[in-house]
Amino acid sequence: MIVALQMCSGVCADANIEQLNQQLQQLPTTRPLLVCLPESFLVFSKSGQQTLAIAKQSDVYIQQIAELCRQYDIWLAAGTLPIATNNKYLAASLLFNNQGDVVAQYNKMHLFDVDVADGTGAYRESNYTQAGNDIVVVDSPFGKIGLTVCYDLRFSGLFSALQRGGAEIILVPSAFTTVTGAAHWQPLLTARAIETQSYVIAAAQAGQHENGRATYGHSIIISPWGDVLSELADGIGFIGCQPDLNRLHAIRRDMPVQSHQRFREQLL
Ligand SMILES: O=C(O)CNC(=O)[C@H](CS)NC(=O)CCC(=O)C(=O)O
Repeated sequence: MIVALQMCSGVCADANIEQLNQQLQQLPTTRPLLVCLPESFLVFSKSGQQTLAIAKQSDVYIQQIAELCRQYDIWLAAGTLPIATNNKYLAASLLFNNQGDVVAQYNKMHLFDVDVADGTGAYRESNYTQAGNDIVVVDSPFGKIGLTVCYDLRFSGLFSALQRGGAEIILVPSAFTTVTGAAHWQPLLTARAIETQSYVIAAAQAGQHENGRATYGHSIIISPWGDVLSELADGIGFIGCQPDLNRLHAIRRDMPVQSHQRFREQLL
């Protein structure tokens, strides 16, 4: 089973870990279980400087998260947490197994340097975040998992590359703005699921945060046919699904869009 947690992370990493611990206690006892967390679940801070301070201690938090994986016997897609690199940080999505080992790391490739009329002003993620360069697909007991983060959702070439790389389940941990979320979130996620004929699991930040931002929520799980399997509009909580990979491969067999593809994006 796969679940996505909807969170409302604050500025304090220790408090966010405690919120995570509380939420894990509410989950089904089904195993194996993959728990997907939103972008910036560890720290959703007021400034790049605050996030950088946490990024410099990321090892400490990674150990705590690994311990939660062992304690609850879960795999965990740790949305993003910041990992220091020179004087910036990577927005890293780490996949932990139920032994607490990090089995994959994807670093957010597309950075949100965008003006949004949401009262927050201009977003300039690249001022403090170092963009990643590598796509990541990793095998797991749940299927082959492709990793993306939030604004990556707008770049179909990445999703197409993940699908060609074997992905069956694509994760989109997010902290969408309320304005862009209302306009674009569900249509883009649905399109990516249909185009790649993959499960799309999007765990989201939701609500009014300590850092002054508001996020869209609406965590959602979409099937390779484009059906919404589960959704949570507001508040803290979780959604879940039991992926049916036989159905996924039947969809790909009956409508072989990948082998019909004539335009192949070149990444980089
Ligand atoms: O900065 C942090 O602490 C957490 N990171 C975020 O909130 C990121 C970068 S500012 N947000 C997005 O990518 C929103 C994308 C979006 O809303 C869209 O594509 O419309």
